[in-house]
Amino acid sequence: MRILVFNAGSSSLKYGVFDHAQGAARQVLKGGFERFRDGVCDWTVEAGGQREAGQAPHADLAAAVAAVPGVLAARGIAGVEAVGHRIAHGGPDFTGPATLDEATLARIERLTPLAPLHNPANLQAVRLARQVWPDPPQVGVFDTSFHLTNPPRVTTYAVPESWRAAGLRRYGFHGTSHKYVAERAAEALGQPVTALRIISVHLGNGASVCAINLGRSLESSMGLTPLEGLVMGTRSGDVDPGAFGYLHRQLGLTIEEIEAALNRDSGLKGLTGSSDMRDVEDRAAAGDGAAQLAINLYAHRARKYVGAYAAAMGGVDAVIFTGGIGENSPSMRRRICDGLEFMGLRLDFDRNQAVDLTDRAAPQIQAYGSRVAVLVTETAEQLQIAREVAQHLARPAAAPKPIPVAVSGRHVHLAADSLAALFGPGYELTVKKPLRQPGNWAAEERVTLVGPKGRIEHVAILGPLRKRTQIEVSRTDSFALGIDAPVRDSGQLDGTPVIRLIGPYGQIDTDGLIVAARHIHMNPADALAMGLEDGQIVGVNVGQGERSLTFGRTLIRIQPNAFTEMHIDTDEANAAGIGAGWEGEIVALEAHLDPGV
Ligand SMILES: Nc1ncnc2c1ncn2[C@@H]1O[C@H](COP(=O)(O)OP(=O)(O)O)[C@@H](O)[C@H]1O
Ligand SMILES: CC(=O)OP(=O)(O)O
Ligand SMILES: [Mg+2]
Repeated sequence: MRILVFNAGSSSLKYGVFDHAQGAARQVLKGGFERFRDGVCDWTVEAGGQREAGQAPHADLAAAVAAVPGVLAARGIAGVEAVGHRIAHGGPDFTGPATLDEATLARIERLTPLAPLHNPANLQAVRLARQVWPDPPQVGVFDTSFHLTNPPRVTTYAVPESWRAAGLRRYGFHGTSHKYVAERAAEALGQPVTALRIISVHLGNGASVCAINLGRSLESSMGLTPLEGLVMGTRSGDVDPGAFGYLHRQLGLTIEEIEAALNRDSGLKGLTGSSDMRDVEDRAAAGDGAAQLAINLYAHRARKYVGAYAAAMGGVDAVIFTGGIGENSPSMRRRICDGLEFMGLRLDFDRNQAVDLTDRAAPQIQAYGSRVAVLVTETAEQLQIAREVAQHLARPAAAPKPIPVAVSGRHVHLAADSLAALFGPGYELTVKKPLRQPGNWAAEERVTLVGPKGRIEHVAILGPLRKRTQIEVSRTDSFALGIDAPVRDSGQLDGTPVIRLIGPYGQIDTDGLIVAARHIHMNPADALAMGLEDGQIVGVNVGQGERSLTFGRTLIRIQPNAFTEMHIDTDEANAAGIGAGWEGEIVALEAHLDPGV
């Protein structure tokens, strides 16, 4: 399938043509327009092993978009079968790619005030593409989707309830880029992305840092709009919201004037007059004090976020630099990394200078012995969009089939050493009753959980024994205990908090306390019938009554003899008013994580 991809950023239009076959995308053409100034811009086109560049008389992004059909025609590129579009803001609903029909476009249009520099450009590209290529499907891929896994403590602003009810929350952007580079880095490190704590530093004209914890976005530095966080080309990033009142009263500025200035006249441009890091670096090298301050401030802000996200994840295995500045500026990478030795990150001088990104390389630039790997890789947003468009169009129409919902109460899986410590050496658990998952059973024995705030008695033990002790509680339980338990897939226990278990023989303090991520056990036959794969993420509607609810981010786990059923915990069941014998229905295919998550 031949896919044309538009990626309209805040300062550039990038586009690409990809031939997608058997799960792989090959780039046929790569083009871009950037540095719009005084009615001209720079352009590049790479196709058939040739790179051309020049200046074109396009004043803005809209004119550049309109020039793309001509570029393709001049190089004999025809037969576009699908068009993919980067859409910056997808709000809370677009959890994955979406076909752009009138209804979806109207929903995106309504989000425009939340991404004033981006969504209008994105929509312009969609409108033009629909005129030029009326037949092929147009598919949107959203910057925000990847971050919809962020937990409430990340997405919530501490503001009045009526504001939150009106939709004030954090989203995060550059999701396509953060997701792509995290997967690319994991591949280069030879480890599954689900085993790594990654900090992705995307420094383009827009810039954001993202904490990717075991394959999922935990937090990123952009918020409700792409204005929060780092210093950017024309955007301020973090400022005290108290500035609004001050500027209004002292300078008589209106809300619109303040917003426009924070979005378009701040950042590098506000500090130096130029939004382009190449200019700023050149001026700083020539002794310009304003440019030197801008570079220091830019690096300081980015370094602070790297430190913050290492703390948020309880450590970091890899830092990735990407985006125009992250890919091309060794001195900015150096400034950001200098001073991070305390957390085990040391850069290698020569490797950092010699970065070469040809052929999708993801070179490592940390010093020998650095605990944290540092990588540089091209963001390839267009490639990732092409892949997601192909996946979206190829998705099987899932034949919906009711899925039994099982509510898991709090319980413990014990490892042999924990069993011996709690119940005495050589003790064996007594099977009380088998569970529906073959080979699993509930034991007669019980244990007590103890945390700094309280204790929970008579907690069930499930057999058979496991390699590591795992304690699964609900969010409510975690407050009763007074320990912040992370939401994790079963078995993903590294870095989980420690809790005290008390048995009749003795007590232990062990890590492994989690709130289990909801999931669906499924056997291969049911998976085939429903067109689902291991590791896929789906949305499931449960309940028929007034508390009927759709659970997003539900992981499909395919095992040979599994009894197909969805597992949720007691909080989730209460939220949906679920009773015994209820069933759910898969209503959305969201994304795909690596199998075995
Ligand atoms: N060699 C370089 N050295 C420093 N900065 C660079 C270099 N090449 C590109 N940049 C910077 O990258 C930024 C643009 O990043 P890019 O990711 O292309 O933008 P966008 O966010 O619009 O997609 C600009 O600030 C530009 O100056
Ligand atoms: C969301 C955002 O800031 O995008 P860009 O980097 O393309 O401006
Ligand atoms: Mg960008």
